[in-house]
Amino acid sequence: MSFRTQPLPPARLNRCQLFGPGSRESLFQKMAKSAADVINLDLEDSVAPDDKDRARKNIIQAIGDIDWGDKTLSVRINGLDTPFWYRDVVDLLEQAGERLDQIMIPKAGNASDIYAVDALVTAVERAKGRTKRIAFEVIIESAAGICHVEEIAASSPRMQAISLGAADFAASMGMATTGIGGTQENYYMIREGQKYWPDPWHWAQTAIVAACRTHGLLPVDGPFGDFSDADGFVAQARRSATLGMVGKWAIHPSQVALANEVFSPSDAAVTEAREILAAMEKAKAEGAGATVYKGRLVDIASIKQAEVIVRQAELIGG
Ligand SMILES: C[C@@H](C(=O)SCCNC(=O)CCNC(=O)[C@H](O)C(C)(C)COP(=O)(O)OP(=O)(O)OC[C@H]1O[C@@H](n2cnc3c(N)ncnc32)[C@H](O)[C@@H]1OP(=O)(O)O)[C@H](O)C(=O)O
Ligand SMILES: [Mg+2]
Repeated sequence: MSFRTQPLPPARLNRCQLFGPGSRESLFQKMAKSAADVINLDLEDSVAPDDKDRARKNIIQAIGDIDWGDKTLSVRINGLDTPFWYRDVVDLLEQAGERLDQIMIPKAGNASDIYAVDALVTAVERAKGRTKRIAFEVIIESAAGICHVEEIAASSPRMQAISLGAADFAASMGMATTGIGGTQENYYMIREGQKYWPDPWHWAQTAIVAACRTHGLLPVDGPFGDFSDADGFVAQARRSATLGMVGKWAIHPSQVALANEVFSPSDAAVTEAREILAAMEKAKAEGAGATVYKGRLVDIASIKQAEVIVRQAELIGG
């Protein structure tokens, strides 16, 4: 038990992050009108190398021209192992308007990667007199990234969120799959002739959740590639939510409502959380630290669990 209080994550919704390639500007307006809480305009892997300059220009233009409402507006820059990333940062910070909220840094391997981007962002912000501090979201999608996830979470006051990028993560780990997230056919256990499929992403997700919770960041589940498999998406998202993640990427508009549904507490859950808080208030007034709610123990830890649900409902406006 530490004497330090666990910091709260940023008080904003992050149930769904909708991605779109910066080279497909026809999608931008549709993304802005979607029900996603976060928009990720992409300069990285969904944009071909020959299209990087054009995509950058499209995004800079769209940041100013489109009404993004109250969404968190984020741009995924290219990785630090490419010749593109510094130009992404410089052009975005020099030319895009103040509406830009966040830069997403892919394939981070350690805290020094974030330090490098922070140094460049800080210099351009100062040079241009930008008044809004750009936030960072980092993608953990390599063996090095997961080994150093805690130092990455602590790397900069700009840090707000960390996502798991299942496809690059699988490649970096040498995993025998070409799937992007979800159940993996050959990752099974067998008992009495019956197969069971455990979750190969579980340990990486919990490592990300622990690092994020320690440092007051939002832990986010990344892409689910098979966008025609709604049941698979929902199952993956429910597992992530159960582990403490606050949201999930959508790589197709059909996934937005699914993510919003899973990562919004149900009316029944909110009612129950409020009832637990009320039961504990009554117990406290009677000098007790624990009580019985619907036949089960609730105590001071239950207050914190219930508060997670009530805080989320209040953010949504419930
Ligand atoms: C895996 C790693 C990653 O990097 S994931 C993140 C990067 N990937 C992307 O950004 C891809 C985003 N998605 C798309 O580009 C497209 O959705 C698509 C290529 C997957 C499919 O596009 P398509 O046009 O064929 O889809 P349709 O079903 O025909 O579209 C129906 C309708 O919706 C509109 N649409 C499509 N995509 C989007 C979108 N992203 N946002 C908003 N609207 C969209 C489309 O225009 C159609 O509109 P309509 O014609 O009906 O008006 C990761 O890093 C890792 O390592 O894991
Ligand atoms: Mg990736």
